[in-house]
Amino acid sequence: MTVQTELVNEAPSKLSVGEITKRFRSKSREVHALDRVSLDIAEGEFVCLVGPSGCGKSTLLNIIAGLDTADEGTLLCDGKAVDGPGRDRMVMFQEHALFPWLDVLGNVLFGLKLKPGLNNSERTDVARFYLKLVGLEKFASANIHELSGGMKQRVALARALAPNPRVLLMDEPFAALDALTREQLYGDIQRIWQDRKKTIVFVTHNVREAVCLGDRVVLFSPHPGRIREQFKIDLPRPRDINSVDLAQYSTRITKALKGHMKATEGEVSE
Ligand SMILES: Nc1ncnc2c1ncn2[C@@H]1O[C@H](COP(=O)(O)OP(=O)(O)OP(=O)(O)O)[C@@H](O)[C@H]1O
Repeated sequence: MTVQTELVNEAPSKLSVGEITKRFRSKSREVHALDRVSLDIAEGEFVCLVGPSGCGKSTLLNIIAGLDTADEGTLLCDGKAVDGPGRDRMVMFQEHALFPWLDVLGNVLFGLKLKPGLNNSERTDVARFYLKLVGLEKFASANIHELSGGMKQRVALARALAPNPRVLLMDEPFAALDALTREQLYGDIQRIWQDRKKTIVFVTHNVREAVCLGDRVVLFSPHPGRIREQFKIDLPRPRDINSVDLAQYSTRITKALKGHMKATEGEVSE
């Protein structure tokens, strides 16, 4: 394998979530985190999962990542059952989850550790390519503690992208950042998604963020976690989070979300 072949886009994956149910049990209680959740995600689609705290968004993301297992249901990635984590599905979390004892380049290289067929110098070239993609090529030798929150999330993004996954799973990656930094990252992630052609599943509480990024917004409600409604977002890209069209979509979806939350308040939780 050469660096050039390594940088060619992998074809994005198709995901099929079929009737997934997940319960967490402890001595004192049982939480019904997901109840028969089904979702088909097309190759290269950008899907945002939105809903109030505790509705099972992260649980579903972890199951897709192979970090957790469903009690019932099926999960297929390109038609094959997912039975654990894999290089084809990389996760980026809200917390930076970077290694403070490694510099920026070292953190991105870490994502390439298990990549077969590349020697050290080729790995470094690949890591530098992704640092450039996220605009941090000049910070390769910087320490993690020298970076701003937004820069740390860029490093985390480069690290998740470096193994060239077919699916990128993002769990509220921008939640801890200020509004201006987030806006910059919305631009970056749209550009990178178009350039690198990934299937993206993105978890957020923020309806506007979901409308800004997603081809589709999937609304969840809690107790138990269920999909309530889905919205196709038909806006041209790149999208500006402050645009009037985007605000109109957000208002409609927020209204629907509030309606579902009100409706589920009366339902018996398990
Ligand atoms: N490891 C666990 N053990 C026990 N309960 C859990 C565990 N992980 C999640 N839960 C419970 O499952 C439910 C769904 O949690 P999950 O984190 O998936 O929700 P979420 O929609 O991602 O919430 P948030 O937006 O706050 O992150 C919650 O009630 C949570 O308390």
